[in-house]
Amino acid sequence: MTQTFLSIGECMVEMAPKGTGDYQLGFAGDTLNTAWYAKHALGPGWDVAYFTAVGQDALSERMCSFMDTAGIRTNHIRKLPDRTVGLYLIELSNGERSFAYWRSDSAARQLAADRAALAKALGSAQVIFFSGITIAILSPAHRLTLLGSLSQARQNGATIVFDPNLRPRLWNTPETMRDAVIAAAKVSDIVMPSFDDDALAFGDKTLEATAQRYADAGVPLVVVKNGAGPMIALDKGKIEHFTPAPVSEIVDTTAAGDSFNAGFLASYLDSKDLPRALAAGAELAAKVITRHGALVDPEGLTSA
Ligand SMILES: Nc1ncnc2c1ncn2[C@@H]1O[C@H](COP(=O)(O)OP(=O)(O)O)[C@@H](O)[C@H]1O
Ligand SMILES: O=C(O)C(=O)C[C@H](O)[C@H](O)COP(=O)(O)O
Repeated sequence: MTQTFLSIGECMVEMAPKGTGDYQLGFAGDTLNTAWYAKHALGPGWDVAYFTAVGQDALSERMCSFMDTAGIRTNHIRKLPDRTVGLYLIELSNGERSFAYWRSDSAARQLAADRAALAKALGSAQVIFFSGITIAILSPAHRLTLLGSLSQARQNGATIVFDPNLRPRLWNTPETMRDAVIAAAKVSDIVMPSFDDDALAFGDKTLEATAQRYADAGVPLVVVKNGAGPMIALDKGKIEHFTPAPVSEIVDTTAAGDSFNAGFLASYLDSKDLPRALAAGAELAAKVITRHGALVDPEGLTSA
């Protein structure tokens, strides 16, 4: 039977520097990036779907067509008459990325406004992926709706995966961000933080401290990403260490974490072999950071 990997969040218009002074228009967003790479990495027994809200304008249609062409299912996506999609621009300094956003009134902020549509989308999936950005863009009431629906889906047997992907700028206060991230971890089976973000937000001194904080919230498997450095996974009390192979000629680290998530999950969901899955995540991320923009074709290694 075909299984479904559903990713939930915001896809934006992306302006990615090409290295020539020009920008390439694309579509991206952390959860869409993970869906894109999951589509490449998961085996034929899997469908990949995306859940968000978009507008009914030409740009929103183009975004959905982009996903359709990539083989990502769009049938649950909400289409709102009075909104459009957000936009972000990548700024690069020695290959390390930062972002400028125009997304404060984007359609995706309404993704949890229709409880029935949300429940229908979640009910169609065996694995559900969401991030700290997914919850950051929602009103407090809609955030509760989403977490409640995820909890229900989990009780019905779905595996829930959460990447905290901390973006302090999207939150009113650091405390609200921290509380929401822990609440999201509590409904999750796998949490995949990035150490530099979590250390800054929570004051963690070590990767072990980051992993333990989520384990204390009840998360069975925590995978702590750490850029080029040694990383760890904490699997029901047991620590696994892994060091990614060095990557030369890093061009743009956008979506390193998102592609790592996809490579890791595709391998782990299939094999439950943690060392193998960590290596698969790092191998995919290593390819992605040698190209511009969030989405590259991992086969041909061209920007999408
Ligand atoms: N400079 C790098 N060299 C080698 N691998 C890297 C590098 N940067 C990122 N990666 C790979 O990408 C993964 C995620 O990177 P990280 O920077 O921790 O995530 P994020 O992009 O979410 O901040 C790492 O675990 C590693 O496998
Ligand atoms: O910030 C957002 O809202 C985005 O979604 C923009 C980016 O595409 C991802 O955030 C990249 O994520 P990293 O894997 O951490 O590089």
